[in-house]
Amino acid sequence: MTEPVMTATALARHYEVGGGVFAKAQTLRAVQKVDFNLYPGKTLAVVGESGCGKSTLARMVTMIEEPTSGELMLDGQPVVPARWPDLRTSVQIVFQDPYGSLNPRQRIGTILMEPLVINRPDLSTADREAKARDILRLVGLRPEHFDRYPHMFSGGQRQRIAVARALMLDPKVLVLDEPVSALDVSIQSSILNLLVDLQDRLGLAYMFISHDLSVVRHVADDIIVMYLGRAVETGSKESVFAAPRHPYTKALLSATPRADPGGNKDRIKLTGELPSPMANLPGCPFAPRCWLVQDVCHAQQPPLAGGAHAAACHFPLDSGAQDQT
Ligand SMILES: Nc1ncnc2c1ncn2[C@@H]1O[C@H](COP(=O)(O)OP(=O)(O)OP(=O)(O)O)[C@@H](O)[C@H]1O
Repeated sequence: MTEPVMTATALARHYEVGGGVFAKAQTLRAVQKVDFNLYPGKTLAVVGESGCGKSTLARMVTMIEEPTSGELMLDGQPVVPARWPDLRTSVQIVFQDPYGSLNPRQRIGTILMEPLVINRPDLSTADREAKARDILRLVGLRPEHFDRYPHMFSGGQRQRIAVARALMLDPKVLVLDEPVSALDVSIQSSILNLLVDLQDRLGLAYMFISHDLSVVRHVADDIIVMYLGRAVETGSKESVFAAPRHPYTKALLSATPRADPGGNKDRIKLTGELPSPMANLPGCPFAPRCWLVQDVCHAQQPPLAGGAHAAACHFPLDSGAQDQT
């Protein structure tokens, strides 16, 4: 079995919010004790609604923010702030918005060579330029694009440029934060295909962050479903899509557009309030919206349990609980 390139154990990030002269600060638990492994050549998808903690997780993985607790290891080395300068080049990120992430005043060649200027002063200008041109080709752009400006490209091409920039330092891990959400549906699949192709060629480990399960279906090997900062279901893409164990995952899947006749007739509409991330309820955070809720769900938080396909639920869907959908 291949060793993971990155491992997270009980990773957590809390924020103190709202403190002042008259009010006590409250703790917002943005990410709570999340475990995962990233493997070379494999994609871990992190899915969930807005506010579930996906971007906070990405900021810890890319060494922008320090975890409040827990452990992150990269290639067997602890990812601690003192080591960030050495380790950062191995983990790169591609953001959702290819318009906002490229400097409009810089030519593409300059944008691509910038990470090398900062991190590889040993390389000559000619070497940097050669590398940038190679990577341009690798992401499906042409050599003449080197001298153009970002506004001269389509959204899909700009995202290719953002991917190219992320590859300049030969990373091992790419965090893809909603990489196709801002693109036309017609272009999304070409970028997804590019990412799959690059992964095959370069053996990259991907953390693919998305709220969109139809996109995740194309790219994921494994999935973490997050809800209010917690991992509520983890497993292989096949097992999670075929038989979701957490009611929240089932509801998310039921809302995913499907091409088959009959479409989404079984769609589960979630009712009830999303609890405040500061509420720190004693029970399951999904209990207020769950159609299978029982007394224990309000009283005790269920642990993530079940091995390779785990769910944080007192009555996971395949355990004989009455599923009324
Ligand atoms: N710097 C911060 N200070 C205080 N609270 C924060 C901070 N960053 C994030 N949060 C809170 O942490 C929770 C998780 O936020 P996060 O941005 O990680 O979620 P997300 O799933 O990425 O959502 P989105 O898709 O909308 O970005 C939210 O309740 C958010 O308001």
